[in-house]
Amino acid sequence: MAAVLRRGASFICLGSSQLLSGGCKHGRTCILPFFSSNNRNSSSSSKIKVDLDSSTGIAVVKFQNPPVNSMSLDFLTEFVISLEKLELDKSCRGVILTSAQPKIFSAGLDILEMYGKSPEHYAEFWKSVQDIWLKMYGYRKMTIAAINGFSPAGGCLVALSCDYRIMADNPRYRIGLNETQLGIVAPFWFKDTMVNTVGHRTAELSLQFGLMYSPSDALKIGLVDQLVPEENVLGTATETMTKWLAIPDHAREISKSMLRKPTVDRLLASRDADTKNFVNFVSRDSIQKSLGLYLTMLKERKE
Ligand SMILES: CC/C=C\C/C=C\C/C=C\CCC/C=C/C(=O)SCCNC(=O)CCNC(=O)[C@H](O)C(C)(C)COP(=O)(O)OP(=O)(O)OC[C@H]1O[C@@H](n2cnc3c(N)ncnc32)[C@H](O)[C@@H]1OP(=O)(O)O
Repeated sequence: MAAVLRRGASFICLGSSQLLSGGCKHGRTCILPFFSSNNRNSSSSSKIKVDLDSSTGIAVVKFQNPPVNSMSLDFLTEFVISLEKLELDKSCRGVILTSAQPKIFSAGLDILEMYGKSPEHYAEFWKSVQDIWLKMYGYRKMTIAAINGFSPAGGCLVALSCDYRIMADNPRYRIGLNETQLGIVAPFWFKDTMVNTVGHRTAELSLQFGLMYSPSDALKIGLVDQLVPEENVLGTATETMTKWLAIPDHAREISKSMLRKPTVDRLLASRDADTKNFVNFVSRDSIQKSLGLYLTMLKERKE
């Protein structure tokens, strides 16, 4: 059962088995202080900052997990809770995802969660990865990724799960599903999300090579929808959201659901098998070795 302690305008929730408005359905501790002024509601857990303007219906969700917004178990838990709360909030109609870190949208899944841990830990972590994708890909409200930096693997998946992608036109940035470069494999639902966005042939090349695209190449293959100067990413996302919100919510929502539900249902039908598959795969000595080498490579690059 959730213990929800209210203190003035803030609350602390300590685990729950059921989602209640403003509560946590995950058996994990979360602390989400709330304060509001005029039409703005802001909340900030340690890794996710939410700013909802109820006069426009637009929420900005910022990743703030330095140095690279890697998606750890804690990050994913806070992220899914924030999205659930916004989904239940009638004053929110659209969500913009962006990063509070300079130059990096997200470095993807936290590799340390997949390295040197127990099978039970891998299973818990993987379920939280499934949770965030299921939440995002089937999200009832309009979502825009304001991609203001590098976005490999899990970072790219989060962007792909939005309804629209705007990327900073900085030729140094890269986006793509690079899993094979780490010696690991994007699971079928990452692949489905990519295929649904860029088409089968491009996904074949992209996933097998683990290609990371420059913004202009990402635009060419339809991996992102629009490039803008870096300083305009969030402003353009807000303007774009306003245009989308001119469409009646129920009509847009039903259209989205028609297109995405079959893909969501595929994972829902095989979640446990997918988790087992992940745990077996990532527990292999050869995969652990690849991940260890990749982590060493990341560290040595800096020296
Ligand atoms: C039969 C099988 C069938 C099916 C398969 C079954 C199951 C599926 C199996 C597996 C699926 C897994 C899916 C995985 C998805 C992922 O997302 S994996 C993560 C991929 N991410 C990356 O490759 C990004 C790596 N990082 C970078 O390239 C760079 O860090 C950056 C470009 C993002 C930023 O560069 P810099 O600003 O130069 O920062 P640093 O490189 O110095 O990094 C700072 C610090 O952060 C650490 N770090 C970076 N990325 C990660 C990460 N993803 N996880 C954890 N830690 C990360 C980096 O090591 C540095 O650490 P310190 O040296 O400071 O300690």
